Amino acid sequence: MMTVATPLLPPADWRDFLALTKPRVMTLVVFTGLCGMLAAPVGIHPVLGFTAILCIALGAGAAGALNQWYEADIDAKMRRTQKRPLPDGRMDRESALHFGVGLAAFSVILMYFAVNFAAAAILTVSILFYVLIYTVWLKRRTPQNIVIGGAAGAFPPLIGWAAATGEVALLPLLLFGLVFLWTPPHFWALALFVKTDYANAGVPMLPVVAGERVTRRQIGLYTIPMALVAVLPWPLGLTGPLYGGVATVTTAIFAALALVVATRTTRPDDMMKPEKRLFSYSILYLFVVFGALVVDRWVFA
Ligand code: HEM
Ligand SMILES: CC(C)=CCC/C(C)=C/CC/C(C)=C/COP(=O)(O)OP(=O)(O)O
Repeated sequence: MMTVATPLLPPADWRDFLALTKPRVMTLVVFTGLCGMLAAPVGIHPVLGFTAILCIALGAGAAGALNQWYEADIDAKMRRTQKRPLPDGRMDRESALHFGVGLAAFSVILMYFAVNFAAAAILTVSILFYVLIYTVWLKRRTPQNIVIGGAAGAFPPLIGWAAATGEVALLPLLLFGLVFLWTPPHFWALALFVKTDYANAGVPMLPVVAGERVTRRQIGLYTIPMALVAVLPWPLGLTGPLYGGVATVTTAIFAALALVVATRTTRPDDMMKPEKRLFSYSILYLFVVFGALVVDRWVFA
């Protein structure tokens, strides 16, 4: 953790506080939460539904802020993150800490009083998981950091479902499993092409510690259970054929891209590095699969 002297910084702009919440990454987190809510068998009042999604967004943003508060030293050493408000000197660490803690508390309390206990409890677990288990405990210690810590990002579909029903069930647990198993291929694909950044910052990400070959193989290995979990809701009768069809096709494309990453490095005729293609596709994939789940539920309900 960094202890930086911050002499007379100008007051941070609202854009700096927004940047602390990692808004681009959180769009997908919020989307999976929304889809978990809309896939539930019971409806939720639109105002309560909106409040629940707002709480997921605020909680995830708070976790992002606390992550940046804790790892300003790492962010300062990586090209990709150097321009964030703390390493760039646009904000002092205390403001980031107060903002993160305040927003986290607000999101959980609002979820509890406006929505229900189950959603508030899972939101609390996911914030603590991202900040304490991933950021503070695992990220600097083990290349398995994102496998275990990545579970934090898999909770939102469960939160959304719990907001509507007050409980958890098999379908949202499978959605949790899907995002959990999706995270290693998603992140390690990126880590393959920003490897030097992590090496410079001393973060033990898999390509840095175990090398490219192992990372490529691990991406392939995690894709197998991910693919099974992605399609499983259909044969189990938890979704209709629309989800089944979309999940099968988009997962097959994911598996094909992962297989290329697992088996070879860039060729001169590649338009894009295979790992870059897999990383970009991984994001589109989750949007499409979760979107299909909701359309399926509303078409076949
Ligand atoms: C521990 C697990 C994860 C790690 C370490 C990770 C890491 C990253 C990193 C380093 C980026 C690069 C771009 C940036 O800095 O904004 C990124 C992009 C992204 N991640 Fe992840 N990610 C993880 C899990 C997730 C999860 C669970 C989701 C959502 C369900 C997600 C959604 C996204 C999205 C949407 C982007 C693209 C952002 C953009 O367009 O700039 N990630 N991820
Ligand atoms: C509801 C709730 C609390 C959700 C949590 C959301 C969550 C855990 C998302 C994980 C995605 C994420 C921002 C990873 C960044 O890893 P990193 O911090 O190592 O990336 P960096 O190098 O860009 O800082």
